[in-house]
Amino acid sequence: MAPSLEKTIYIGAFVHSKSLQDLEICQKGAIGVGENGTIAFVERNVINPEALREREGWESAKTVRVGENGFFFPGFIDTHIHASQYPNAGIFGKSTLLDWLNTYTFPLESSLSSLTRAKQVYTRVVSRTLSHGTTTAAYYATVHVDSTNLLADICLSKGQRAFVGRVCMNTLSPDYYRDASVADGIRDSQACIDYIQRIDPSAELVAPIITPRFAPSCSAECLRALGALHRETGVRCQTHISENKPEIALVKELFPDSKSYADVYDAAGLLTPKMILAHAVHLTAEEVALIKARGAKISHCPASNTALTSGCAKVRELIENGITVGLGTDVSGGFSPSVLEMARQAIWVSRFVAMNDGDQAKLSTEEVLYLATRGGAKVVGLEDKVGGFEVGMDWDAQMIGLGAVPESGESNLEADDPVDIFGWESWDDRVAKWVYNGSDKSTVAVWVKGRLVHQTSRYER
Ligand SMILES: O=c1[nH]c(=O)c2nc[nH]c2[nH]1
Ligand SMILES: [Zn+2]
Repeated sequence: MAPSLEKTIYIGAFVHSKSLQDLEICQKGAIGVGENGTIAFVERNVINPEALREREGWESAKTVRVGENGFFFPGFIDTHIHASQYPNAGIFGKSTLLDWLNTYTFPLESSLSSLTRAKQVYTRVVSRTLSHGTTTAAYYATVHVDSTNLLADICLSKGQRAFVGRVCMNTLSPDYYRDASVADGIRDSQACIDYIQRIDPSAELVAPIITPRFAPSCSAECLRALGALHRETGVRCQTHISENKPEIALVKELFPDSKSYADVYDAAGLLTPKMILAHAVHLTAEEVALIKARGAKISHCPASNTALTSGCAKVRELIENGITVGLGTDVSGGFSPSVLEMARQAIWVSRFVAMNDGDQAKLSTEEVLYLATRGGAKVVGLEDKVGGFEVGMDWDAQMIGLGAVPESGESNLEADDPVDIFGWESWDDRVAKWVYNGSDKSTVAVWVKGRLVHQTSRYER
């Protein structure tokens, strides 16, 4: 299935997170990637690449060099994105969650019953996210089995690592867009799980994910049945939690016997280490403790939370309580398919929290880059495979190109590069300039498991 690869040595600077606060910047790096797409060696002070080749017995290996101001960086992990909502990215007006769902979201998702339309949407969202350096995505599709399966096919053929979820929703949803019964929803979810496990039996790239939309659109019986499916299959889960206040009030009304929103999922057997909870904006201290005790993970979706005026998640508090956090674009509650943009947005949201709660709430550039890579990898359970550059991990990486220093002193606007480098910046500052001003134009090439899955015209020029 996977095309065979050439042994390759990636030479030049690389940057990755060692821990939440510690971003390693290695200027004279060399990373050897074998034919299986995994990292065979990582060298940090390479003076003579030829001597390194000889030492490793890699004389015939291909070389890929990063430009003078650029660096290799781990691929981003989008822990929460609705592939089916991509055509609506940027379209939300002044709506908030519950009216946004009815006005914009359900009509679009429902239209993806058409495979022709689903193909159009899913092809574009996978290509687009790859171009932004997203090497792994946890996708929501729709309720439709065939188009959900098509999304998995497209991820596999384009080479993106993905969790693909058929959305379950059996209540409080429009008649034209819902599961007809709990039994139908479980049957269809099982059909998607079976299909996705058949096309990628060892989950090398693509895996299914059980996806109750959120508590208001799933009855207690539906949630319990999905909890049982989770227990029986071991398949990961994803859902939304505590996004905005009217939603939380609705959950209280719909589940009057539950102690909290988190307790609704816990009672159904869904609050486990394999659960990704998106948003978590308004959790109580008891819910934070419960989520921590159960080992469930959180996807922070800053752009969406601002766009739909849901609130500002207290990411510092979540992290300090020992909860694993990653970043999610939440397209199309979020307007952008870029995890780099989410890193920026996470910094902004943390500053709004800091204006009330104090400076300790602020997230640093290093911290958001950790959330975008290592943190995200933990959220989706792939921390041993992706998110950093270690021997034995897969080469899921992006080549970041930053502008050369032009002799004329003018910005080289033709070079399609959003970051102006003057040449005197420290490496920390170059990384910060990328985080604040970079875009998909800075992402020159992208690899997943060693396979080149995206390149721009700046690659190998
Ligand atoms: O951001 C969100 N996007 C959705 O599609 C959704 N559905 C329920 N709750 C949701 N929140
Ligand atoms: Zn969402």
